Amino acid sequence: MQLERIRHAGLHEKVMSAEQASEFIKDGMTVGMSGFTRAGEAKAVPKALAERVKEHPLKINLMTGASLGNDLDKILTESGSLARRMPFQVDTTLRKAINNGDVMFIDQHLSETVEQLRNHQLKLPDIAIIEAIAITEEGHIVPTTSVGNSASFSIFAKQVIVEINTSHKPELEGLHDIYIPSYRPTRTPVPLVKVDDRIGSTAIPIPPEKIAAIVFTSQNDSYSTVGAPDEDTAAIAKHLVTFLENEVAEKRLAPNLGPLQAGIGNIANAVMMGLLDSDFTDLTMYSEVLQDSTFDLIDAGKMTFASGCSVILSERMNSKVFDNLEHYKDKLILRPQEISNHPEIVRRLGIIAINTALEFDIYGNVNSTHVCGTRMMNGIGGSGDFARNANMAIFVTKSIAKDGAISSVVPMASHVDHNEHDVDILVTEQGLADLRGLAPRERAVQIIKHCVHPDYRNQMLDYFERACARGGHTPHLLDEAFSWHINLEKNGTMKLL
Ligand SMILES: CC(=O)SCCNC(=O)CCNC(=O)[C@H](O)C(C)(C)COP(=O)(O)OP(=O)(O)OC[C@H]1O[C@@H](n2cnc3c(N)ncnc32)[C@H](O)[C@@H]1OP(=O)(O)O
Repeated sequence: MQLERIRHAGLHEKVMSAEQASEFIKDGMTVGMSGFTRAGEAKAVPKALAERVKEHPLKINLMTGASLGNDLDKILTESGSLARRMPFQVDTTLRKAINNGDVMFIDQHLSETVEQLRNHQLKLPDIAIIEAIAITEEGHIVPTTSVGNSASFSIFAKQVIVEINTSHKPELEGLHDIYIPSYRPTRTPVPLVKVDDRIGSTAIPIPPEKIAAIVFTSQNDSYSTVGAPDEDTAAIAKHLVTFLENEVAEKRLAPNLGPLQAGIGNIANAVMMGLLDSDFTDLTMYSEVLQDSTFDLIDAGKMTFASGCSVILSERMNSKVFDNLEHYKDKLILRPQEISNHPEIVRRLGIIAINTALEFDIYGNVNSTHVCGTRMMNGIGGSGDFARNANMAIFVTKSIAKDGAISSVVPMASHVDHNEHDVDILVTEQGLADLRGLAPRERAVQIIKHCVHPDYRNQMLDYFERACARGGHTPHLLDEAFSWHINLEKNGTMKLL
């Protein structure tokens, strides 16, 4: 029954246990593994590896698409086997190891990893471990709930371990669209002009002799942990929907807005949920992660098509979608992350990019990654791929965090992932600042008026007025610019007054 999933009969002899397959991984190797936002990661072999290193310590450099589910980053960190990790993670244990300097983390635009591999700016993976639904007659790999970097990892690696996961239904086959850009300097444009264009193959084309091992597993993807919208995230969504309605009324946006991208996490998901209460129809997504909100919008008849590179769902939505795949399959495509996040396509399609900030400053510089400028949260992910090239780059956040001890709007961002030149619109539950066409001093007025929490507004006005008196195109008090962060570290609050 299981062997039916390996349609290339010559590969049947490669079936082995996860423990045996893990023996292919040697000390110092670079491992390219499937998995993007806790979807479609290889599960059995990395767990077997973590067990093995208890007896036989080794270190690997681990590359994935993005974050891993099933606590794999935690398990691998605790086993001591991670020397380097890239390009994204969301795990508390790994985060601690990164911030202690125990694991070297390369926080990278998600579209760039395989481009750097292709140009040999990064060391090519020695081995790829890829979760699959099946192996085709030609020996090609059919991915599962994410494509991520799996295609290029398989192409670049010397050997490939395939984990066939029988918990994923065979009907998933056909959902994927694998397109690999050619080499420079003879590269041609990516031939994608509509969100639903299919430009590649449905499986990852590799020579079957590269497949060193095939392992069967039946472990599910982790469920998404996003919470339901709360009062603040609902307010953020409302401000944004009102703004977008006005953009349509002013004919700056088409009635269906154009393709949407939304980031990970509670806030981005809640904002997309807010579109359920709008009058928009025929919405489309050209995004990386497809969360519950995508399928709620499809079910409500508001969204006609969604292109992404992974699907991560709550328990409720997971069974609804995967038990009724025939209802969704013609409305979905999963692509490699360099195509879902490709700057050329983001610019061509005119994407509205909605991502979440940890903090932003009065001029619109956004910090998505570093708490107090030093401690890594998750990583920049794909937010920069989209923000820089989008038709409209929108960043959302709650105006305060940690019961008000932190203002998410600060005088000067303590780390900058998206600089003021890439940021068009900022939204908190307090309101929306439209920064387009404004000079820094004008931007600050809009941000202070519309985005800062009332508890911090006077403190911010005081800073801004004194900075303006000192002068400059982008006025600052350099001796005070990080005083809010310093006060937080010393006294547990950003409140100075
Ligand atoms: C794979 C991908 O790339 S998807 C594409 C986009 N990717 C990105 O944008 C990557 C960067 N973004 C992120 O990592 C997330 O969106 C975040 C961390 C910025 C926000 O995550 P969300 O889940 O939406 O927001 P939420 O309000 O729940 O905040 C998460 C945590 O950050 C904390 N936080 C928020 N603002 C701050 C701040 N200024 N300082 C310190 N902590 C903060 C919150 O209190 C919360 O902490 P908790 O987990 O202890 O409760």
